[in-house]
Amino acid sequence: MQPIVVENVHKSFGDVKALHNISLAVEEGELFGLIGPDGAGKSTLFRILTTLLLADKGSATVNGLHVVKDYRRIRQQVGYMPGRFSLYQDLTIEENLNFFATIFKTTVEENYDLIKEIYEQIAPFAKRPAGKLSGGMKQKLALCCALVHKPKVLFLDEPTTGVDPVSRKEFWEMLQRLKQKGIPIMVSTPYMDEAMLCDRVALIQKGEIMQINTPERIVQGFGKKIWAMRAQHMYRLIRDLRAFEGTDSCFAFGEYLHVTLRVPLETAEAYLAQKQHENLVIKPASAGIEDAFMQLMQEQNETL
Ligand SMILES: Nc1ncnc2c1ncn2[C@@H]1O[C@H](COP(=O)(O)OP(=O)(O)OP(=O)(O)O)[C@@H](O)[C@H]1O
Repeated sequence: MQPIVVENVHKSFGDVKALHNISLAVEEGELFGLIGPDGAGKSTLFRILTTLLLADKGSATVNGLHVVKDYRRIRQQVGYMPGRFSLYQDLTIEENLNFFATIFKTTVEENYDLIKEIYEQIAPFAKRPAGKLSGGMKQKLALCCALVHKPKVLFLDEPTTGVDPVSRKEFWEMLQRLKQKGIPIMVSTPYMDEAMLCDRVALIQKGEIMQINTPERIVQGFGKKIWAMRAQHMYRLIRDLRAFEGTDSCFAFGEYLHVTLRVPLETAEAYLAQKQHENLVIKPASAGIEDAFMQLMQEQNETL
């Protein structure tokens, strides 16, 4: 059985189409990523799947249960870590965890095996109120709270947003270990590097899925030659390249621009020479998932 199935789901808020004809299926034991910028519709989909919001059209099942008819059973069976922290700021680590266990009519001891590894990292601060924890510690506690009743499916909405790079890395290592325990996980993130850590991802923008595939296949599907370019004045370089009719796409990428061209490189070089850019560096670059995402976003914007 596929633990999450979404079929032709639509959801609007007034004039805003938050989700438009979304269909996807998550496989057993899969770590599935929803990748997209702010406002793409990720949280709306999580809220529908965790039965907190009704879709306008379409249907969805979680662990074989229908999100509307079987909402009570779904609520007992899933773990959900919402984007904004779900913790009670005035309760300590210990109290938060006991509280979530009690809601699910279980005890921390009963399912301690599942959270042990994560909980041990925050246990020295067990008596500290959640409001006084660092971002990384809050995130670990929120994950423990989402796991304390041994859910059959785990939903994590932007769990690493605003968390430092070391904690982000640790968090993804924890997710890999949970996946090995057989728990299917749907996780959203705006960070492209995290997309590479998922088994499959759905790239989502403006409420529409642009592509679903393994991150590797998405990168392989990027067929164009990329040039990394930089110059003394980056803002002028990006402006000139975007004004150049031979430019297909041009995006900031770390300290370089990633540029694809409709014309031979020599033509672009001659154009940039005319513009007298200082310290111009141009070198070939290999595509990453971000390039594929940018290209898909550009194509989608052109057709809207
Ligand atoms: N309750 C609501 N009322 C009105 N508009 C909403 C509501 N919830 C979401 N939206 C709008 O729907 C769109 C999708 O929002 P959603 O929160 O699902 O996106 P997201 O990808 O999770 O991004 P973010 O990280 O910013 O939450 C946005 O334009 C948002 O403003």
